[in-house]
Amino acid sequence: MFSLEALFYSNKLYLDNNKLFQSTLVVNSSMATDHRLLQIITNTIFFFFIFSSSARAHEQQQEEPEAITRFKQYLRFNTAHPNPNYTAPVSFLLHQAQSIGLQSKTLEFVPGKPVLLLTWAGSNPALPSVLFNSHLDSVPAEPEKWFHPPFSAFHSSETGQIFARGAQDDKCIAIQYLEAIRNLKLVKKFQPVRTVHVLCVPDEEIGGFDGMAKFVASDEFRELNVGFVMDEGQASTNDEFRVFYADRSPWHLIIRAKGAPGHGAKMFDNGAMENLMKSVEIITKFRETQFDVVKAGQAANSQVISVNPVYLKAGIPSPTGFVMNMQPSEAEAGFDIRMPPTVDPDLVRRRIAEEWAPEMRNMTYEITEKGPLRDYKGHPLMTATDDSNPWWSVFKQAISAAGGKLAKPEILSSTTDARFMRQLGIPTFGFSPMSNTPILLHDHNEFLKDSVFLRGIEVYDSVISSLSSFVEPSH
Ligand SMILES: CSCC[C@H](NC=O)C(=O)O
Ligand SMILES: [Zn+2]
Ligand SMILES: [Zn+2]
Repeated sequence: MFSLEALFYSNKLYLDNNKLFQSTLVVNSSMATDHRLLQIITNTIFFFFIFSSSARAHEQQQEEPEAITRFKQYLRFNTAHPNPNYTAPVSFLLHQAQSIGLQSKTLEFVPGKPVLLLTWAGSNPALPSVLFNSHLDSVPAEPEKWFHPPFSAFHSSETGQIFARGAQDDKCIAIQYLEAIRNLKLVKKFQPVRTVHVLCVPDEEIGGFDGMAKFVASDEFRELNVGFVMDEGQASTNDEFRVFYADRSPWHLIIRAKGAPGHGAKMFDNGAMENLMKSVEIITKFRETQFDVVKAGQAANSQVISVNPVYLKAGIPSPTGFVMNMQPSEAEAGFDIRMPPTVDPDLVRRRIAEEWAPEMRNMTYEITEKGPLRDYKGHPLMTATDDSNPWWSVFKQAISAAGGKLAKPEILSSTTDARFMRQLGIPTFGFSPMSNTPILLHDHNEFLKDSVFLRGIEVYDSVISSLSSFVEPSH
Protein backbone atom coordinates (compact mmCIF):
# COMPACT_ATOMS: atom_id res chain seq x y z
CA MET A 1 0.00 0.00 0.00
CA PHE A 2 2.72 2.40 1.01
CA SER A 3 4.89 1.80 -2.02
CA LEU A 4 1.94 2.43 -4.32
CA GLU A 5 1.36 5.70 -2.54
CA ALA A 6 5.03 6.51 -2.85
CA LEU A 7 4.99 5.77 -6.56
CA PHE A 8 1.98 7.99 -7.04
CA TYR A 9 3.65 10.74 -5.07
CA SER A 10 6.88 10.56 -7.04
CA ASN A 11 4.99 10.49 -10.36
CA LYS A 12 3.18 13.60 -9.30
CA LEU A 13 6.49 15.22 -8.48
CA TYR A 14 7.79 14.06 -11.82
CA LEU A 15 4.86 15.71 -13.59
CA ASP A 16 5.29 18.88 -11.59
CA ASN A 17 8.98 18.92 -12.35
CA ASN A 18 8.35 18.22 -15.98
CA LYS A 19 5.92 21.11 -16.15
CA LEU A 20 8.48 23.29 -14.49
CA PHE A 21 11.16 22.23 -16.94
CA GLN A 22 8.85 22.60 -19.88
CA SER A 23 8.03 26.14 -18.95
CA THR A 24 11.75 26.77 -18.53
CA LEU A 25 12.16 25.26 -21.93
CA VAL A 26 9.74 27.78 -23.42
CA VAL A 27 11.62 30.65 -21.85
CA ASN A 28 14.95 29.24 -22.87
CA SER A 29 14.05 28.03 -26.34
CA SER A 30 14.87 31.41 -27.75
CA MET A 31 18.23 30.92 -26.12
CA ALA A 32 18.62 27.63 -28.04
CA THR A 33 19.00 25.44 -24.90
CA ASP A 34 19.76 21.82 -25.62
CA HIS A 35 16.38 20.12 -25.37
CA ARG A 36 17.93 16.69 -25.02
CA LEU A 37 19.98 17.80 -22.06
CA LEU A 38 16.83 18.94 -20.30
CA GLN A 39 15.19 15.61 -21.05
CA ILE A 40 18.13 13.84 -19.44
CA ILE A 41 17.92 16.05 -16.36
CA THR A 42 14.19 15.47 -16.12
CA ASN A 43 14.59 11.73 -16.40
CA THR A 44 17.38 11.75 -13.85
CA ILE A 45 15.16 13.63 -11.42
CA PHE A 46 12.33 11.19 -12.12
CA PHE A 47 14.50 8.16 -11.40
CA PHE A 48 15.97 9.86 -8.38
CA PHE A 49 12.49 10.31 -6.93
CA ILE A 50 11.45 6.78 -7.83
CA PHE A 51 14.57 5.43 -6.19
CA SER A 52 14.40 7.57 -3.06
CA SER A 53 10.67 6.95 -2.59
CA SER A 54 10.97 3.24 -2.95
CA ALA A 55 13.99 3.34 -0.65
CA ARG A 56 11.86 5.22 1.85
CA ALA A 57 9.04 2.71 1.45
CA HIS A 58 11.49 -0.13 1.82
CA GLU A 59 12.97 1.47 4.91
CA GLN A 60 9.51 1.83 6.43
CA GLN A 61 8.66 -1.76 5.64
CA GLN A 62 11.94 -2.84 7.12
CA GLU A 63 11.31 -0.80 10.21
CA GLU A 64 7.77 -2.02 10.86
CA PRO A 65 7.93 -3.91 14.14
CA GLU A 66 6.99 -7.54 13.66
CA ALA A 67 4.34 -7.18 16.36
CA ILE A 68 2.56 -4.63 14.17
CA THR A 69 2.78 -6.91 11.14
CA ARG A 70 1.29 -9.77 13.15
CA PHE A 71 -1.45 -7.51 14.53
CA LYS A 72 -2.41 -6.48 10.99
CA GLN A 73 -2.38 -10.10 9.82
CA TYR A 74 -4.75 -11.06 12.63
CA LEU A 75 -7.03 -8.11 11.85
CA ARG A 76 -7.40 -9.23 8.23
CA PHE A 77 -9.40 -12.37 9.09
CA ASN A 78 -13.06 -11.64 8.63
CA THR A 79 -14.42 -12.70 11.99
CA ALA A 80 -17.65 -10.70 11.83
CA HIS A 81 -20.99 -12.17 12.76
CA PRO A 82 -23.20 -13.70 11.56
CA ASN A 83 -20.56 -15.92 9.86
CA PRO A 84 -17.25 -15.41 11.61
CA ASN A 85 -14.28 -17.20 10.11
CA TYR A 86 -12.78 -19.00 13.10
CA THR A 87 -10.62 -21.54 11.27
CA ALA A 88 -8.06 -19.17 9.76
CA PRO A 89 -7.41 -16.98 12.83
CA VAL A 90 -7.09 -20.07 15.03
CA SER A 91 -4.46 -21.56 12.67
CA PHE A 92 -2.67 -18.22 12.71
CA LEU A 93 -2.68 -18.08 16.52
CA LEU A 94 -1.57 -21.70 16.75
CA HIS A 95 1.34 -20.85 14.50
CA GLN A 96 2.22 -17.90 16.75
CA ALA A 97 2.04 -20.09 19.84
CA GLN A 98 4.32 -22.64 18.22
CA SER A 99 6.90 -19.99 17.33
CA ILE A 100 6.93 -18.85 20.97
CA GLY A 101 7.03 -22.38 22.31
CA LEU A 102 3.66 -22.42 24.08
CA GLN A 103 1.55 -25.52 24.55
CA SER A 104 -1.75 -25.40 22.73
CA LYS A 105 -5.12 -27.07 22.78
CA THR A 106 -8.17 -26.47 20.61
CA LEU A 107 -11.49 -27.45 22.18
CA GLU A 108 -14.80 -27.55 20.37
CA PHE A 109 -17.87 -27.65 22.58
CA VAL A 110 -20.03 -26.69 19.62
CA PRO A 111 -18.90 -27.76 16.13
CA GLY A 112 -17.24 -24.93 14.23
CA LYS A 113 -16.78 -22.82 17.35
CA PRO A 114 -13.23 -23.43 18.57
CA VAL A 115 -11.91 -22.44 21.97
CA LEU A 116 -8.15 -21.99 21.76
CA LEU A 117 -6.08 -22.45 24.89
CA LEU A 118 -2.38 -21.57 24.89
CA THR A 119 -0.27 -22.36 27.91
CA TRP A 120 3.08 -21.27 29.32
CA ALA A 121 3.90 -23.59 32.19
CA GLY A 122 4.94 -22.02 35.48
CA SER A 123 7.70 -23.30 37.73
CA ASN A 124 5.15 -24.00 40.46
CA PRO A 125 2.18 -25.62 38.75
CA ALA A 126 0.56 -26.27 42.12
CA LEU A 127 -0.30 -22.57 42.41
CA PRO A 128 -3.52 -21.33 40.80
CA SER A 129 -2.85 -20.13 37.25
CA VAL A 130 -3.48 -16.73 35.64
CA LEU A 131 -5.57 -16.54 32.49
CA PHE A 132 -5.62 -13.84 29.81
CA ASN A 133 -8.78 -13.96 27.75
CA SER A 134 -9.83 -12.44 24.44
CA HIS A 135 -12.54 -13.26 21.93
CA LEU A 136 -12.00 -14.29 18.32
CA ASP A 137 -15.21 -12.84 16.91
CA SER A 138 -16.22 -9.31 15.93
CA VAL A 139 -19.43 -7.43 15.40
CA PRO A 140 -20.38 -6.76 11.77
CA ALA A 141 -19.25 -3.61 9.93
CA GLU A 142 -20.91 -1.58 7.18
CA PRO A 143 -18.00 -1.28 4.72
CA GLU A 144 -19.56 1.56 2.71
CA LYS A 145 -19.53 3.73 5.83
CA TRP A 146 -15.84 3.18 6.53
CA PHE A 147 -12.87 5.15 5.15
CA HIS A 148 -11.06 1.87 4.50
CA PRO A 149 -12.35 -1.70 4.12
CA PRO A 150 -12.95 -2.99 7.67
CA PHE A 151 -10.86 -6.13 7.22
CA SER A 152 -7.97 -4.52 5.33
CA ALA A 153 -6.10 -3.26 8.40
CA PHE A 154 -5.20 -0.11 6.49
CA HIS A 155 -2.22 1.49 8.25
CA SER A 156 -1.78 5.22 7.78
CA SER A 157 1.89 6.08 7.41
CA GLU A 158 1.06 9.63 8.46
CA THR A 159 -0.97 9.08 11.64
CA GLY A 160 -0.04 5.52 12.57
CA GLN A 161 -3.73 4.59 12.82
CA ILE A 162 -4.59 1.00 11.94
CA PHE A 163 -8.20 0.74 10.80
CA ALA A 164 -10.07 -2.52 11.23
CA ARG A 165 -13.15 -4.02 12.80
CA GLY A 166 -11.72 -5.61 15.92
CA ALA A 167 -8.73 -3.25 16.21
CA GLN A 168 -10.00 -2.18 19.66
CA ASP A 169 -12.53 -4.94 20.33
CA ASP A 170 -10.56 -6.99 20.97
CA LYS A 171 -7.99 -8.42 18.57
CA CYS A 172 -5.41 -6.00 19.94
CA ILE A 173 -5.22 -7.75 23.30
CA ALA A 174 -4.81 -11.25 21.86
CA ILE A 175 -1.72 -10.17 19.95
CA GLN A 176 -0.45 -7.98 22.79
CA TYR A 177 -0.64 -10.92 25.23
CA LEU A 178 1.34 -13.08 22.79
CA GLU A 179 3.90 -10.41 21.95
CA ALA A 180 4.50 -9.67 25.63
CA ILE A 181 4.95 -13.40 26.29
CA ARG A 182 7.23 -13.68 23.25
CA ASN A 183 9.48 -10.95 24.68
CA LEU A 184 9.39 -12.31 28.22
CA LYS A 185 10.05 -15.90 27.21
CA LEU A 186 12.38 -15.64 24.24
CA VAL A 187 14.22 -12.35 24.84
CA LYS A 188 14.21 -11.81 28.59
CA LYS A 189 14.26 -15.53 29.42
CA PHE A 190 11.68 -14.87 32.10
CA GLN A 191 10.30 -17.88 33.95
CA PRO A 192 6.78 -17.54 35.40
CA VAL A 193 6.06 -19.10 38.78
CA ARG A 194 2.36 -19.51 38.07
CA THR A 195 1.22 -21.05 34.82
CA VAL A 196 0.01 -18.47 32.32
CA HIS A 197 -2.89 -19.26 29.97
CA VAL A 198 -3.96 -17.28 26.93
CA LEU A 199 -7.51 -18.07 25.93
CA CYS A 200 -9.24 -17.14 22.66
CA VAL A 201 -12.96 -17.83 22.62
CA PRO A 202 -15.69 -17.66 19.98
CA ASP A 203 -19.05 -15.90 20.09
CA GLU A 204 -18.47 -13.35 22.86
CA GLU A 205 -20.28 -10.72 20.78
CA ILE A 206 -23.43 -12.82 20.78
CA GLY A 207 -23.37 -13.71 24.45
CA GLY A 208 -20.63 -16.33 24.74
CA PHE A 209 -23.08 -19.20 25.29
CA ASP A 210 -21.36 -21.55 22.83
CA GLY A 211 -17.91 -20.33 23.85
CA MET A 212 -16.90 -19.16 27.31
CA ALA A 213 -20.08 -20.39 29.03
CA LYS A 214 -19.43 -23.95 27.84
CA PHE A 215 -15.70 -23.74 28.53
CA VAL A 216 -16.08 -22.68 32.19
CA ALA A 217 -18.44 -25.62 32.71
CA SER A 218 -15.90 -28.12 31.34
CA ASP A 219 -13.46 -30.46 33.07
CA GLU A 220 -10.67 -28.95 31.00
CA PHE A 221 -11.34 -25.59 32.63
CA ARG A 222 -11.53 -27.00 36.14
CA GLU A 223 -8.17 -28.67 35.64
CA LEU A 224 -6.55 -25.31 34.87
CA ASN A 225 -7.12 -24.22 38.48
CA VAL A 226 -7.47 -20.58 37.44
CA GLY A 227 -6.88 -18.08 40.23
CA PHE A 228 -7.13 -14.80 38.37
CA VAL A 229 -8.41 -13.62 34.98
CA MET A 230 -7.80 -10.61 32.78
CA ASP A 231 -10.37 -9.96 30.09
CA GLU A 232 -11.10 -7.12 27.67
CA GLY A 233 -11.74 -3.54 28.74
CA GLN A 234 -12.24 -0.34 26.81
CA ALA A 235 -10.23 2.55 25.40
CA SER A 236 -9.61 5.66 27.45
CA THR A 237 -9.72 9.14 25.91
CA ASN A 238 -7.11 10.50 28.33
CA ASP A 239 -3.74 9.22 29.46
CA GLU A 240 -5.10 6.95 32.21
CA PHE A 241 -5.83 3.29 31.57
CA ARG A 242 -9.32 2.10 32.48
CA VAL A 243 -10.01 -1.03 34.49
CA PHE A 244 -13.38 -2.71 35.02
CA TYR A 245 -14.36 -4.75 38.07
CA ALA A 246 -17.87 -5.68 36.90
CA ASP A 247 -20.12 -5.74 33.85
CA ARG A 248 -23.77 -4.79 33.68
CA SER A 249 -26.01 -7.83 33.36
CA PRO A 250 -28.14 -8.06 30.26
CA TRP A 251 -31.78 -9.04 29.93
CA HIS A 252 -33.80 -9.18 26.77
CA LEU A 253 -37.40 -8.18 27.41
CA ILE A 254 -40.30 -8.73 25.04
CA ILE A 255 -43.67 -7.27 25.97
CA ARG A 256 -46.83 -8.26 24.11
CA ALA A 257 -50.23 -6.63 24.11
CA LYS A 258 -53.53 -8.09 22.99
CA GLY A 259 -56.80 -6.27 22.39
CA ALA A 260 -59.94 -6.24 20.37
CA PRO A 261 -59.41 -5.49 16.69
CA GLY A 262 -61.47 -2.73 15.15
CA HIS A 263 -62.05 -0.43 12.23
CA GLY A 264 -59.31 2.13 11.80
CA ALA A 265 -61.92 4.83 12.23
CA LYS A 266 -63.24 3.58 15.56
CA MET A 267 -62.27 4.97 18.97
CA PHE A 268 -62.32 2.30 21.67
CA ASP A 269 -60.49 1.40 24.86
CA ASN A 270 -58.08 -1.44 25.52
CA GLY A 271 -56.84 -1.97 21.95
CA ALA A 272 -53.52 -3.83 21.56
CA MET A 273 -51.73 -0.79 20.17
CA GLU A 274 -53.03 1.48 22.87
CA ASN A 275 -51.97 -0.96 25.57
CA LEU A 276 -48.51 -1.40 24.10
CA MET A 277 -48.03 2.32 23.64
CA LYS A 278 -48.97 2.98 27.28
CA SER A 279 -46.24 0.56 28.29
CA VAL A 280 -43.75 2.17 25.94
CA GLU A 281 -44.56 5.54 27.55
CA ILE A 282 -44.06 4.18 31.06
CA ILE A 283 -40.80 2.50 30.12
CA THR A 284 -39.62 5.68 28.40
CA LYS A 285 -40.33 7.64 31.60
CA PHE A 286 -38.31 5.14 33.61
CA ARG A 287 -35.50 5.39 31.08
CA GLU A 288 -35.54 9.17 31.49
CA THR A 289 -35.29 8.98 35.29
CA GLN A 290 -32.16 6.83 34.92
CA PHE A 291 -30.65 8.93 32.17
CA ASP A 292 -31.32 12.16 34.12
CA VAL A 293 -29.12 10.88 36.94
CA VAL A 294 -26.32 10.38 34.41
CA LYS A 295 -26.93 13.75 32.80
CA ALA A 296 -26.83 15.43 36.21
CA GLY A 297 -23.38 13.91 36.69
CA GLN A 298 -24.49 11.86 39.71
CA ALA A 299 -23.65 8.49 38.19
CA ALA A 300 -21.84 6.97 35.25
CA ASN A 301 -23.83 5.37 32.47
CA SER A 302 -22.84 1.96 33.77
CA GLN A 303 -24.16 2.70 37.29
CA VAL A 304 -27.80 3.05 36.28
CA ILE A 305 -30.28 0.68 34.64
CA SER A 306 -30.55 1.16 30.89
CA VAL A 307 -33.65 0.07 29.02
CA ASN A 308 -33.62 0.75 25.31
CA PRO A 309 -36.30 -0.19 22.76
CA VAL A 310 -34.78 -2.33 20.01
CA TYR A 311 -37.82 -3.27 17.95
CA LEU A 312 -41.55 -2.70 17.55
CA LYS A 313 -43.76 -5.22 15.83
CA ALA A 314 -47.42 -4.68 14.99
CA GLY A 315 -49.83 -4.12 12.11
CA ILE A 316 -51.43 -6.32 9.51
CA PRO A 317 -49.16 -6.68 6.48
CA SER A 318 -50.52 -6.00 2.99
CA PRO A 319 -48.80 -6.22 -0.42
CA THR A 320 -48.13 -2.48 -0.29
CA GLY A 321 -47.07 -2.27 3.35
CA PHE A 322 -49.69 -2.44 6.08
CA VAL A 323 -53.46 -2.47 6.16
CA MET A 324 -54.24 1.06 7.21
CA ASN A 325 -57.87 0.87 8.26
CA MET A 326 -57.60 -1.95 10.79
CA GLN A 327 -56.42 -1.68 14.36
CA PRO A 328 -54.39 -4.85 15.07
CA SER A 329 -55.28 -7.30 17.81
CA GLU A 330 -51.63 -7.94 18.78
CA ALA A 331 -48.57 -5.76 19.20
CA GLU A 332 -45.11 -6.36 20.58
CA ALA A 333 -41.92 -4.51 21.53
CA GLY A 334 -38.41 -5.64 22.44
CA PHE A 335 -36.01 -4.00 24.90
CA ASP A 336 -32.38 -4.36 25.82
CA ILE A 337 -32.02 -3.99 29.59
CA ARG A 338 -28.68 -3.70 31.41
CA MET A 339 -28.45 -3.75 35.19
CA PRO A 340 -25.52 -2.77 37.37
CA PRO A 341 -24.48 -5.65 39.63
CA THR A 342 -25.83 -4.00 42.78
CA VAL A 343 -29.41 -3.75 41.50
CA ASP A 344 -31.89 -6.20 42.98
CA PRO A 345 -33.21 -8.06 39.93
CA ASP A 346 -36.44 -8.88 41.79
CA LEU A 347 -37.31 -5.19 41.90
CA VAL A 348 -36.91 -4.97 38.14
CA ARG A 349 -38.94 -8.15 37.67
CA ARG A 350 -41.73 -6.67 39.80
CA ARG A 351 -41.69 -3.41 37.89
CA ILE A 352 -42.02 -5.28 34.61
CA ALA A 353 -44.91 -7.39 35.89
CA GLU A 354 -46.79 -4.55 37.58
CA GLU A 355 -46.07 -1.51 35.43
CA TRP A 356 -44.51 -2.40 32.09
CA ALA A 357 -46.59 -5.40 31.09
CA PRO A 358 -49.49 -5.69 33.56
CA GLU A 359 -52.05 -8.38 33.06
CA MET A 360 -54.85 -5.88 33.59
CA ARG A 361 -53.76 -4.16 30.38
CA ASN A 362 -53.94 -7.48 28.54
CA MET A 363 -50.19 -7.77 28.43
CA THR A 364 -47.74 -10.61 28.73
CA TYR A 365 -43.95 -10.54 28.80
CA GLU A 366 -40.88 -12.67 28.38
CA ILE A 367 -37.58 -12.00 30.10
CA THR A 368 -34.49 -13.76 28.77
CA GLU A 369 -31.64 -13.49 31.22
CA LYS A 370 -28.47 -13.48 29.17
CA GLY A 371 -26.15 -14.99 31.73
CA PRO A 372 -25.70 -15.10 35.47
CA LEU A 373 -26.65 -12.27 37.85
CA ARG A 374 -25.02 -13.64 40.99
CA ASP A 375 -22.00 -15.78 41.74
CA TYR A 376 -22.24 -19.32 43.08
CA LYS A 377 -22.47 -17.89 46.61
CA GLY A 378 -25.31 -15.55 45.67
CA HIS A 379 -23.13 -12.42 45.61
CA PRO A 380 -23.26 -9.73 42.91
CA LEU A 381 -20.75 -10.34 40.12
CA MET A 382 -18.06 -7.90 41.21
CA THR A 383 -14.32 -8.26 41.70
CA ALA A 384 -12.98 -6.46 44.76
CA THR A 385 -10.67 -3.52 44.20
CA ASP A 386 -9.37 -3.21 47.73
CA ASP A 387 -7.00 -5.00 50.10
CA SER A 388 -9.31 -7.99 50.31
CA ASN A 389 -8.16 -8.89 46.79
CA PRO A 390 -4.37 -9.33 46.64
CA TRP A 391 -4.48 -9.49 42.84
CA TRP A 392 -5.70 -5.90 42.80
CA SER A 393 -2.55 -4.48 44.36
CA VAL A 394 -0.30 -6.69 42.21
CA PHE A 395 -2.11 -5.45 39.11
CA LYS A 396 -1.97 -1.81 40.24
CA GLN A 397 1.73 -2.04 40.96
CA ALA A 398 2.38 -3.69 37.61
CA ILE A 399 0.74 -0.74 35.85
CA SER A 400 2.77 1.82 37.73
CA ALA A 401 5.95 -0.22 37.22
CA ALA A 402 5.24 0.13 33.49
CA GLY A 403 4.96 3.89 33.94
CA GLY A 404 1.18 3.83 33.48
CA LYS A 405 -1.62 5.55 35.35
CA LEU A 406 -4.86 3.81 36.27
CA ALA A 407 -8.25 5.52 36.34
CA LYS A 408 -10.71 4.79 39.16
CA PRO A 409 -12.06 1.24 38.63
CA GLU A 410 -15.37 1.19 36.80
CA ILE A 411 -18.34 -0.99 35.93
CA LEU A 412 -18.47 -1.76 32.19
CA SER A 413 -21.75 -0.57 30.67
CA SER A 414 -21.92 -3.50 28.28
CA THR A 415 -21.29 -7.16 28.97
CA THR A 416 -18.35 -9.49 28.41
CA ASP A 417 -17.39 -13.09 29.02
CA ALA A 418 -15.84 -11.98 32.32
CA ARG A 419 -19.24 -12.61 33.93
CA PHE A 420 -18.80 -16.38 33.52
CA MET A 421 -15.52 -16.27 35.43
CA ARG A 422 -16.89 -13.98 38.13
CA GLN A 423 -19.81 -16.36 38.57
CA LEU A 424 -17.32 -18.99 39.67
CA GLY A 425 -15.89 -16.52 42.18
CA ILE A 426 -12.68 -16.02 40.17
CA PRO A 427 -11.38 -12.44 40.47
CA THR A 428 -11.51 -10.93 36.99
CA PHE A 429 -10.59 -7.50 35.64
CA GLY A 430 -11.50 -6.01 32.29
CA PHE A 431 -8.53 -4.18 30.87
CA SER A 432 -7.37 -3.14 27.39
CA PRO A 433 -4.36 -0.82 27.53
CA MET A 434 -5.51 1.87 25.09
CA SER A 435 -4.99 5.41 26.40
CA ASN A 436 -5.56 8.65 24.49
CA THR A 437 -7.78 6.73 22.09
CA PRO A 438 -11.36 7.47 21.01
CA ILE A 439 -13.79 4.74 22.10
CA LEU A 440 -14.72 3.11 18.79
CA LEU A 441 -15.81 -0.40 19.65
CA HIS A 442 -18.80 -1.42 17.50
CA ASP A 443 -18.48 1.94 15.66
CA HIS A 444 -17.55 2.81 12.08
CA ASN A 445 -13.83 3.38 11.41
CA GLU A 446 -12.64 1.52 14.48
CA PHE A 447 -8.88 2.02 14.73
CA LEU A 448 -5.93 1.76 17.06
CA LYS A 449 -2.69 3.71 16.70
CA ASP A 450 0.45 1.63 16.20
CA SER A 451 2.21 3.46 19.05
CA VAL A 452 -0.68 2.76 21.45
CA PHE A 453 -0.65 -0.90 20.44
CA LEU A 454 3.10 -1.18 21.04
CA ARG A 455 2.86 0.59 24.38
CA GLY A 456 0.22 -1.96 25.37
CA ILE A 457 2.74 -4.76 24.87
CA GLU A 458 5.07 -3.10 27.37
CA VAL A 459 2.19 -2.79 29.82
CA TYR A 460 1.34 -6.49 29.48
CA ASP A 461 5.02 -7.35 29.84
CA SER A 462 4.79 -5.85 33.32
CA VAL A 463 1.30 -7.21 34.08
CA ILE A 464 2.04 -10.79 32.96
CA SER A 465 5.40 -10.96 34.70
CA SER A 466 4.01 -9.50 37.94
CA LEU A 467 0.87 -11.60 38.12
CA SER A 468 2.67 -14.80 37.23
CA SER A 469 5.36 -14.12 39.85
CA PHE A 470 2.89 -13.30 42.60
CA VAL A 471 3.05 -15.70 45.48
CA GLU A 472 0.88 -15.01 48.49
CA PRO A 473 2.83 -14.72 51.77
CA SER A 474 1.07 -17.86 53.02
CA HIS A 475 2.69 -19.92 50.24
C1 LIG B 1 -26.34 -10.62 25.75
S1 LIG B 1 -24.70 -10.71 26.13
C2 LIG B 1 -24.04 -9.88 24.78
C3 LIG B 1 -22.66 -9.53 24.96
C4 LIG B 1 -22.29 -8.34 24.15
N1 LIG B 1 -20.89 -8.13 24.27
C5 LIG B 1 -20.27 -7.14 23.62
O1 LIG B 1 -20.79 -6.23 23.05
C6 LIG B 1 -23.10 -7.14 24.63
O2 LIG B 1 -24.14 -6.89 24.03
O3 LIG B 1 -22.73 -6.46 25.59
ZN1 LIG C 1 -15.24 -7.35 23.02
ZN1 LIG D 1 -17.82 -6.05 21.27
